[in-house]
Amino acid sequence: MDATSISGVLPHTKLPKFHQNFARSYARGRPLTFVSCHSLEGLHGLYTPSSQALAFFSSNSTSKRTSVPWGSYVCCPVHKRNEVGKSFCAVGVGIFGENVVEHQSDSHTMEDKVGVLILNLGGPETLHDVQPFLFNLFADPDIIRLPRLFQFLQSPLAKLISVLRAPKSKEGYASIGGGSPLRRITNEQADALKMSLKAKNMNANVYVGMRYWYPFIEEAVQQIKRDKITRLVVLPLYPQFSISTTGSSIRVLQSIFREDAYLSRLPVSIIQSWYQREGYVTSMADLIQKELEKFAKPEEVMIFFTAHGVPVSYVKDAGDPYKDQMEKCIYLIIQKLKDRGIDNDHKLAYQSRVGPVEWLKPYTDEVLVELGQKGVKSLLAVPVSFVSEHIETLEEIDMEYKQLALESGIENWGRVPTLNCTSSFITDLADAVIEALPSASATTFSTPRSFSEVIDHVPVRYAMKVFFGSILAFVLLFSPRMILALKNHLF
Ligand SMILES: C=CC1=C(C)c2cc3[nH]c(cc4nc(cc5[nH]c(cc1n2)c(C)c5CCC(=O)O)C(CCC(=O)O)=C4C)c(C)c3C=C
Ligand SMILES: [Fe+2]
Repeated sequence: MDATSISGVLPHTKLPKFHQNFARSYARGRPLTFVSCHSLEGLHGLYTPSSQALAFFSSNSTSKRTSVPWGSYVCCPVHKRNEVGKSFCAVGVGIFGENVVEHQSDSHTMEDKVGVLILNLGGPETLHDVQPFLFNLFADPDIIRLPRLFQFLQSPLAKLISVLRAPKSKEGYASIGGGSPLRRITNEQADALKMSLKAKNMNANVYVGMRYWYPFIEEAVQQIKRDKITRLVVLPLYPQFSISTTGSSIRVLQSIFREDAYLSRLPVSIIQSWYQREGYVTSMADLIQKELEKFAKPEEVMIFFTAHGVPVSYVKDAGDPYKDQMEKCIYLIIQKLKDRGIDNDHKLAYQSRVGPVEWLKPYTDEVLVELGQKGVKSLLAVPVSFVSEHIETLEEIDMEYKQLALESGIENWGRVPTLNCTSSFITDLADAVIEALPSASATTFSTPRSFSEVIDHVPVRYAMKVFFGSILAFVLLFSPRMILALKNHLF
């Protein structure tokens, strides 16, 4: 790695809020070292990292000879490298030299087996699966964030909401053939990635781990153990990072790794987000260009990016970088199109909101109505937070939003397909994996708490959460009228 491309160790206080929270969760009572991955944001003009990855250096290594500080957390940019297998984080290795050298000697005695763990959300495969799938989703403290005092309500609340929402969700899944195609498509992407890595001279086992349905992350990790993988790259299939998606899956992964002697010594790197990668941006621009050409007057088409939303509190209170990354992502795609002389109007909106809280705005449905009223006649919808077809593209966009747009005066509707197994995209993911491959010498693991716990450090905010959490719990659990209202209006 080019040493000059690293800007040095930044003081903790200069990290963006999200990384401060993240770091704080690791740092409790332990020395913490941060290497400048966060400086990526500020360094965009100087160098463009191809993706962002985290490497976790172990505190509970079983090696008696280890002398690294406990709980040290190294986060660094991943750089393009030609040589597979070299350290991707020179600064980290520099800091933890003694540890690295000792584990290097251990690992040289073992056969090098590379694993790639693809993370995705998962989806119900039959209508029967819908309610238990929804239960798993709402039982996630990174999806419904309750104050610590009220976490005992997580499970009953998840049960209640999943039962109330299931009928509406089932209708949606029924309309797309009775289940989510996410597992099939993610498996196809995994196979394609394996082939692409092989074409680049890297033999790797590729595993799929889903957060809320089969095959669960836990199952994938067990297989990784059985296969005796010696180096692991974790690749969430979300281009942009959100606490609710990549963050949640990483938390699960880390809690599994923390408890296991073998896994806690496994060198792991996590690709946090990859919306800024040249290959991804180009692939998206290609798909958009191709769909634009299907319109009678391509230059008059509004390019309408629609991303999955998150509650505003994730961004404002918890420092979720999702909105920021989404906006940067759109900017990069639009620049790429402009470079090709495609200068259409564009707009970003957020879809799929759930529940009574405020979500990121503008809302997709409201914008579609406004655009129709303003006289937009041709619109190309671009799903931008997903890389595989699923209920929110096939039902929400293709059915609900299309109908709304046509009713609002938009006459020509088009939709860009998701990337799925597009070869330029898969090749780029393979490059991202190769660039992120951890050194065999790095020992890795992590011990974060959930993001909801992390933000509870601010006493006033915590008190407010307890207060509002009490009201919410009271209303949800004891008010039949409110349950009826939720059922009718929100779910
Ligand atoms: C970037 C992608 C996603 C974000 C961010 C996200 C946040 C988020 N989602 C919910 C609630 C639901 N999500 C559901 C399904 C679902 N969501 C995503 C992606 C993101 N979610 C995917 C890929 C899927 C799977 C779709 C499939 O084909 O099965 C559902 C279930 C479907 C439904 O009933 O509408 C819910 C509910 C929240 C609350 C949230 C952020 C806090
Ligand atoms: Fe979702």
